[in-house]
Parts: sequence; C-alpha cells; structure tokens
Amino acid sequence: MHIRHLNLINFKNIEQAEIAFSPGINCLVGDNGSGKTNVLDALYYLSFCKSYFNAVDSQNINHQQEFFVVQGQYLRHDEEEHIYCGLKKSQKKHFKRNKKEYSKLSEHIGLLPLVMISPSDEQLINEGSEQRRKYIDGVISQYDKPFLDDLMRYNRSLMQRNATLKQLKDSRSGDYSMLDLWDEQLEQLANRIYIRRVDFIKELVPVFQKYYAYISDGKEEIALTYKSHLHEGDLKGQLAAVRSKDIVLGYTTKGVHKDDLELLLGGYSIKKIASQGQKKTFLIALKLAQYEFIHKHNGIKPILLLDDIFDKLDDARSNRLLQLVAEDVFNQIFITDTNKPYLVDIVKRTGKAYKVFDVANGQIAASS
Ligand SMILES: Nc1ncnc2c1ncn2[C@@H]1O[C@H](COP(=O)(O)OP(=O)(O)OP(=O)(O)O)[C@@H](O)[C@H]1O
Repeated sequence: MHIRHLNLINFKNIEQAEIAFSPGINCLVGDNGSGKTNVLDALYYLSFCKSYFNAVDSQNINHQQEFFVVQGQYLRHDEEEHIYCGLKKSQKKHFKRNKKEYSKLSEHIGLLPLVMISPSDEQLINEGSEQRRKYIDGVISQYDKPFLDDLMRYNRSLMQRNATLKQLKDSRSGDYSMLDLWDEQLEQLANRIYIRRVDFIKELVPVFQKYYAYISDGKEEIALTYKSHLHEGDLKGQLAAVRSKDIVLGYTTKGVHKDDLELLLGGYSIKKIASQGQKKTFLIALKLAQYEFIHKHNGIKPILLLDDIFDKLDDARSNRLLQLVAEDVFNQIFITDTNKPYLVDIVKRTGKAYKVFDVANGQIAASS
C-alpha cells in the first residue's frame, strides 16, 4: 500500500499543494518552520482522521482561511482508494472513502496503516503514564475494534464509580449497592483490556529489543515492562479492599486506568538517566517494533513517516538506522530533514527509488 498523490488546501501553512509521491522514499527538505512536518501530519490525518500534533481540528486550518481540505489517492491491494478530509470552521469534519462519507470515523482506522516517528514522541518517556497507555491502546485499537469499545465502556463505568464515590464522600449518603455494580462491570472490562495489553507487550518487546540492540550496536541493556494492578490478581477483590480509601479520596485507585510501562536503561529510569540520543534510539526501536506488529496483524506494510530522524544520533547509529531503512521490511517512507545534501546522500545509498521535495514557506516543489 502506498500514497500516490496528496492534495492540500489551507492545511496549516500550506495554502495549496499537489504532490505526486514515489512508492519508495520521499524526502522533504527545507528550513525550520517551512512546512515539512505539516505534510507528514496531513498524511497522518488521512490514516487516523486527526492530527498527530494538534487535538483541536480547527487549529489545523490555515490561520487566514475558513476551511481545509486534505485528499489522498492511494494504491491498496492493487485498488485505487480516494480519501477525503474536509473541515470548515465551527462545522463537523467530513471524512470520505471513495466519495462515501463514513458514519463512524473509527471504521476508517486500520485501512491505511501508518507509523510516525517524531521528536514529539519524547513525551512517551518524559510525561505521565497516561501518554504510555494512550500509545499502547492506540496501537491495539488499530487492529482490534472490540478493544476500543471495551476501553470506552471501562472509562464510562470508571466515571460512574468515581461519581458514586464522590457522593458517598460529600454527603455520607449514597448507594453502596451501586458501587457493587460498577465494581462488577470494571472487573469484566478490565480483564479483557488487560489480556490484550499483556499480549501486545509480550509480542512487542522482543522486536523492540532487537531493533534497539541493532541501532545501538548491542552496547546498552534496555528493558520495557508492563505494570498493572491486575498482575496482583482479580480487580474486584482489589476494589473491595480499597473501597473505604477510595471513598475518602473520591476516586478509584485500582484498575487498568493506572497501568504503565516501565522503561529502563541499564536498570535505571530512562527518563532520568538516558542521553538524548539514547532516548531517540529507544523511541525509534519502539516505533519500528510497532511497525512490524501492525504489519503482522493487518497484513499491510504501514507507511513510515520519519520526522527529523537523524537529529541527535551519532554517525554510527544513523548508519545502522539507514541500513534498516534500506531493508525490504519497509515499504513507502517519508523523511524530513533541513540538510538536503546530507539527506539525499543518505537516501541514495539505500539504492531504493526516491523523490526529493523542496519545502519553503508552505510551498512544496519536486526537486530537479
Ligand atoms: N493553522 C496554521 N496556519 C498557518 N500556519 C500554521 C498553522 N499551524 C502551523 N503553522 C505554521 O507551520 C509552520 C511549522 O511547520 P512545520 O512544523 O511543518 O515545520 P518544519 O518544516 O517541519 O520545521 P522543523 O525543521 O523546524 O521541524 C510554522 O511556521 C507554523 O507557524
């Protein structure tokens, strides 16, 4: 699967663009703030119906304009797919596959698998556990639709349990039997969510370790471990044990909404001790493992977006990463960089088909 054409109108700083891509490697080169990442984000939009960076859709409309349109022409299983996304200020987003509007955007997720590697991924390491849960859940829900339903139902039950806890806390009255009901529901849903997260991490970790060892030349010992209250046994028993405490606090202290990933380098927290290049290596290895995982479960090689990938990596790591990119594991790739001669030289060495695009002030032109 690959994208052949991208058409943009008023998407962030790109007022108008029509781009014909290579099925191999596409290099986007230009100065800081020129719009390279915005092109990657438009591709992300077409796969996930939203921006990778900005949760508020309307903020992706060019500041001087009232609407944006992003359209892509794909080749998927030898069939043309036309994907349209249009948004007018203060109106509903329109998302169409071959001119037919989706009734639910979630139906589109997984059709055009894509993996983005971006400097902003550092939040997976530096920020709280919610980021890491969102990451795991985002990957699983790309191939497992019932998982997303379970997750939404779990979150609704959790909100209801928390509301009951607050009532009991504030008024010392309230219905304890309602807590029994929420505990029952949470237990069932948590078990299903937990099993899928366990399976995902079990499959992801060895591939992640393989990529990390390869890029870092096996010099560093790295670990990624799933942490969950459910390792300690059934949730219902745990919820019963912390019920009085939860009433005092007014929220639920046990459950899969507290799950996390522990990330260690040489036995110490990556967040605290890893260098920028080591953090970057970690995130690249994680995303490449995600790529393999999605390929295996979806049957389609995702589009790979590499934003500023070589920044902060030393020459040895950059070269090994390049060798990976040159392998047939990956299909269509997009790479951004500010240094055109450097990137073109690197990409030429892969021996793959490629195209170079110059990006300047939101204008995109194929390089001669
Ligand atoms: N809604 C918007 N309307 C107009 N311009 C926008 C909008 N959102 C973002 N921009 C502009 O897009 C530019 C950022 O583009 P982008 O992130 O693609 O840069 P880049 O070429 O990847 O740069 P770098 O090399 O620094 O990563 C900024 O100048 C920003 O002001």
